[in-house]
Amino acid sequence: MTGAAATLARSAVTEIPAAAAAIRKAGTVRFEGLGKTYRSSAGEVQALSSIDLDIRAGEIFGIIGRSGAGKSSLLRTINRLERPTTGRVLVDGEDIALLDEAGLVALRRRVGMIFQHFNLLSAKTVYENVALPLRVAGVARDEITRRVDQALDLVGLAGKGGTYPSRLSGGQKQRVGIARALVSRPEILLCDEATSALDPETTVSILRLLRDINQRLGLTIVLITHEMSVIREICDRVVVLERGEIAEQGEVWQVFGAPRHPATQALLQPLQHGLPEDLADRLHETRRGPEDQAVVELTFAGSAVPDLAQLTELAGGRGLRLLSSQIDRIQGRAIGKLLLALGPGGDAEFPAHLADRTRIIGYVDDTDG
Ligand SMILES: Nc1ncnc2c1ncn2[C@@H]1O[C@H](COP(=O)(O)OP(=O)(O)OP(=O)(O)O)[C@@H](O)[C@H]1O
Repeated sequence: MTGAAATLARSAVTEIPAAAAAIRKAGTVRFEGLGKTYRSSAGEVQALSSIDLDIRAGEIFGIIGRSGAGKSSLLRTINRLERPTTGRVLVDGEDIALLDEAGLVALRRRVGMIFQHFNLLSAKTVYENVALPLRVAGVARDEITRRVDQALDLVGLAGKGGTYPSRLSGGQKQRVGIARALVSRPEILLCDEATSALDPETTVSILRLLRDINQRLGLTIVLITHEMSVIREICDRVVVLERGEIAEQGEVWQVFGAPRHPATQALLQPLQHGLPEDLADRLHETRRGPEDQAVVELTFAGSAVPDLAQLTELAGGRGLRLLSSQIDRIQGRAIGKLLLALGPGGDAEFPAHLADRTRIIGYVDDTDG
């Protein structure tokens, strides 16, 4: 457990038991027949159409898609920063279009948000930035101090209250953004490309913090990103948007294991190595002689388990070589591909339970090149 997580665990246990119990039931979002059309002097843009989607309480839900797919538009309907043109958004079963001003203020306390560029006030200290939502809400001074200290502790920034944002790293600024969002004790946290401005190492630490917060406080997290690696790192379920429509949705392991839509396949491309170049150069389609070795691709889509002992046994005395491997473990499932070369004379007759798909992609006369 990270230091921040340990702090979080302590503060969650000692400070928020009643709230956490209530939160666990709250935090659902439902989109019904949602559409959004922007109208401007340049004409109309249909940003979203026919979105039907349920986000469950306590899950981390990812919205992914290429630039312009409609991710921000969809996310921003959850706290009514955007109003849909058609359809409804229900938060905990309540149609948020019907909220009056007071209801909207209350909604925005229940639905916190963090941003790509953090949106901190540079002339105010970390403490003042985090305290701002509570000051606006008229919370008493002692209570503000207590809750800001608790929130800073929770994100691993205890002792940084007096610092100005310009003295902080990008990762620390995002931690301030998260503390500011959590200080109102929301049941839903919206993350608008929260790690896009951060380096890879800092991205991982912020994603872990979000996962810790989700697990310890039970709050629902909805995030948008254009990077499948972010989805793989922390999401439970994902929806892929393409031109304002749902391309596909499901558990993360399912979407990674068997992406059906070309948009999903394109988004996954950067995470996949193709056939190793030296092998591609020497691969031929048919067996040319008895010494040729079959190159077998085993695909793991979440059902089968790569059992190397069984694979070796089935290859018999012919020998088996591992040429390349790209297996991820996502939500406890094996997802990815193995490339194996069977010894001379062998063909791929592995039973179905050893991989979700097996195919011979060609033959080589020597695996060593
Ligand atoms: N205020 C606006 N006025 C007019 N068109 C808009 C407005 N906001 C978004 N759009 C258009 O709506 C479509 C969806 O935009 P949106 O920002 O929701 O997509 P996105 O997937 O979040 O994109 P990105 O990853 O580039 O931020 C795009 O064609 C965009 O140009």
